[in-house]
Amino acid sequence: MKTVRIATRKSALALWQAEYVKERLEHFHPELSVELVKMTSKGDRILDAPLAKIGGKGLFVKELENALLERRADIAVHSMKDVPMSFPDGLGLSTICPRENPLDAFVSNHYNRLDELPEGAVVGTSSLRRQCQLLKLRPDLTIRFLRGNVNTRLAKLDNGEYDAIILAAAGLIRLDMADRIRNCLTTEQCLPAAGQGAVGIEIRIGDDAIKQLLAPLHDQDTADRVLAERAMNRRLNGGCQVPIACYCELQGDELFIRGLVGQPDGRVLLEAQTRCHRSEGETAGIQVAEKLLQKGADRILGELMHD
Ligand SMILES: NCc1[nH]cc(CCC(=O)O)c1CC(=O)O
Repeated sequence: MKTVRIATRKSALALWQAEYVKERLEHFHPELSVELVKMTSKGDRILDAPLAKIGGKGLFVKELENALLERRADIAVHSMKDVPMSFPDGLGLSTICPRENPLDAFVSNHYNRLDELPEGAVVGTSSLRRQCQLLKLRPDLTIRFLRGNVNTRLAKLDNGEYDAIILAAAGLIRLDMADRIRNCLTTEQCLPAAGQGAVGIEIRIGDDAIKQLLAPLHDQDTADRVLAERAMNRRLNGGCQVPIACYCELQGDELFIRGLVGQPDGRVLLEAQTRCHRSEGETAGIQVAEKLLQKGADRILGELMHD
């Protein structure tokens, strides 16, 4: 193996993630040459609709997966938050890299915290997960549509279109804009999305040469957490288009898994949690999903599907 080709989207954050994987690969294998294969995804092209309305899972990953299947690339680098629960035949996740800050960030030019926002303030996010949790805390807020890559979203904030916006802290930190973060929302205020802050690498199943090269980039602590979070999402058929949150912490050898399903208006938030040994995360993640279903999660999620 002389050259490894990395399929990546062209957004600044995607390129940061791909460059990070390239740098780590070259660090562990100095003889290797690593190239980026840059492409545009449907999720990047359609910017005037919420993800929930464009529909279809894997809006940000499909083009990259096609490149793998057609052997135009050897690995695809993704934000774990955007990776669908199932993979096309022949592809799978090989590697999960160490997690960055998993929390959501409160970003504003005038206010330091959510509770400083005046009555009726306009907050930008197009994530139903963020929307339902914000409205639960502050039913008076106006949630206004906001999509686009991190720089686009910040530019819209700076234009004065919003009093504040909510972004993943990880994206801002990676793009060297941590100074934009007024504060991170606590997990009690806003439980993150499954996989938020983690980078995952997808490969062709059976490509053992690549798998071996990637092995030193894998972080088992992150993987145990993220796989538990994804197991919960999978049981609920959730992606980043639905108001589902799941966050798992590793405490010693124990996983603490919390899940949430919310009505978009924030008037109903269902919550469930469990603890288990770190080797049991996927089973326990499913158990959290089932507790949420017992509380009526399917009613909330079902209604959204038929909108
Ligand atoms: N859905 C877009 C997306 N996918 C991953 C991140 C942030 C970085 C991460 O979670 O690793 C973002 C932007 C955001 O939510 O602010």
